[in-house]
Amino acid sequence: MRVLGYMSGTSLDGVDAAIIDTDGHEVRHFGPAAFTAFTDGERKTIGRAVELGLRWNGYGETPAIFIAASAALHDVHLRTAGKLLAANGGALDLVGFHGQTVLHRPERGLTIQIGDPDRLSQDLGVPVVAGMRHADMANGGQGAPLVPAYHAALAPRVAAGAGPVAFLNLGGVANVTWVGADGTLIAFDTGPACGLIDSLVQARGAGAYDADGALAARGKVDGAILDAMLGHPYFRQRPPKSLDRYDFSTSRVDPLSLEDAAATLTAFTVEAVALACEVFPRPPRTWVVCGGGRHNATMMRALALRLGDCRSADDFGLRGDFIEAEAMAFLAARSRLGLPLTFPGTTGVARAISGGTLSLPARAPEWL
Ligand SMILES: Nc1ncnc2c1ncn2[C@@H]1O[C@H](COP(=O)(O)OP(=O)(O)OP(=O)(O)O)[C@@H](O)[C@H]1O
Ligand SMILES: CC(=O)N[C@H]1[C@@H]2OC[C@@H](O2)[C@@H](O)[C@@H]1O[C@H](C)C(=O)O
Repeated sequence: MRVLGYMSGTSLDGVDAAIIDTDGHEVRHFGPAAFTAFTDGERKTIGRAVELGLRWNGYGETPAIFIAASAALHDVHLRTAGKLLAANGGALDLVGFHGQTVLHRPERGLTIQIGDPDRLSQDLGVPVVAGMRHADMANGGQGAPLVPAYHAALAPRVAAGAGPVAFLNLGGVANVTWVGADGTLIAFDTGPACGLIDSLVQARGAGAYDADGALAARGKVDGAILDAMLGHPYFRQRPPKSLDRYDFSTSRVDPLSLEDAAATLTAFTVEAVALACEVFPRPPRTWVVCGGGRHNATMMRALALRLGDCRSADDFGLRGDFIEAEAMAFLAARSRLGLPLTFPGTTGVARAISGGTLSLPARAPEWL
C-alpha cells in the first residue's frame, strides 16, 4: 500500500507528513516527506484550543474553539498534501491521520485529538484511518506511545549485530522504545523532551526554542533544582505510562538566569531518559534518536555521556524528522490489515490489539 501519514506533535510547530510503501510489516519504499509550519494565526488558534482543553480537562461542555482549531488544522493538512502529491506522482491507497492532541488523561481513559478525518477523506478522495489511540484505551492501555510498532519495524535497519536497540523520540515529550534481540518491546514516555525548554525560551522572549542548545551550553545546571524536579512521582511509576505535554512545569527554574534554566531543563530531560534504563532487562547497545530534539547539540552531547552509543536516526539512513509521520502511515496500513497497533509492553493494553477508525470518501479523488 502507498500510504500518507500525518503527525502534528505536541510542539505545535506544524504538520509533518510522509509517504511510504508498506505491507504493514516493513517499509518497502520511503516516498516524499514534507513539513508545513503553522501560520501565526493557525498556531494561535490551535494553541488556544490546547490551553482551553487543559482548563476544560474533559469535564462539561467541549470548548467551542475546538471547531475553529480543527478547521485550521484541516487547512494545514490539505496544504501539506498538495506539496506531497505533486512530488509523489502516483495514487495513494490510504492516509493515516493523528490529529492534534489537546488533552491526554490516560488514567481516565481520555485522549482527545482534534481534526476532521471524515472531511480529510472527502477532500483527498482517499480512505483515512484515524483514532488509533482509542481501542487501546478502551482495553486498558495508555493510548500512547503508538510509534513503537513502527520502531520495531525499523530496528532491523539499525541492528546489524545482536543486542537490544532503543529508539528515543525527542519532541515536546520524550518517548522510548526498547527493542530486544528477540523483538520484545518495552515503551513509554520518559518525561519532557523539548517542551519545557520551549516554554522557558518563549516566556523569556528569547525565540521559539533553544536553537542547537546554545543557551543551555552557556548555562550551569542547578543540581538542587534538578533533584527536586526528578522527585516528581512520575519517575517512580513503573511503565506502562504516558504523559500530557503539560504534566510538568518550568516554575522551579523561574529564579535562574535563562542560560542556567535552559541547562537545568536540558539536564532534566537527559536524566529522565537515563532513569528509563532502570526498567530495561539489558542496556541498549545503540540509541537511535529521532524528533526535533536531536538538533539540540547540548542535549545530544549530554545524552551520549549518560547513555553511551547514542546517534541521530539520520546516521542510520532514517529520516529523524519524519519517523512519527511515517509511523502514522505504517499504523494505518496495519489497521486496515487488522494487525496489532499496540502491545502490553508498549501501552499496557490487555492484549496486542488493532484499532483505528475508517473514513471513506464519497467520490474518486480529483487528482487521480
Ligand atoms: N535546531 C534545533 N535546535 C534545538 N532544538 C530544536 C531544533 N530544531 C527543533 N528543535 C526542537 O524540536 C522541537 C520539535 O520537535 P518535534 O517536531 O519532533 O516535536 P513534536 O513532534 O511536535 O512533539 P511530540 O513528539 O512530543 O509530539 C522544537 O519544539 C524544538 O524544541
Ligand atoms: C497523547 C499524545 O499525543 N502523546 C504524544 C506525545 O508526543 C510524544 C509522546 O507524547 C508520545 O506518547 C505521543 O506521540 C507519539 C506519536 C506516539 O504516540 O508514539
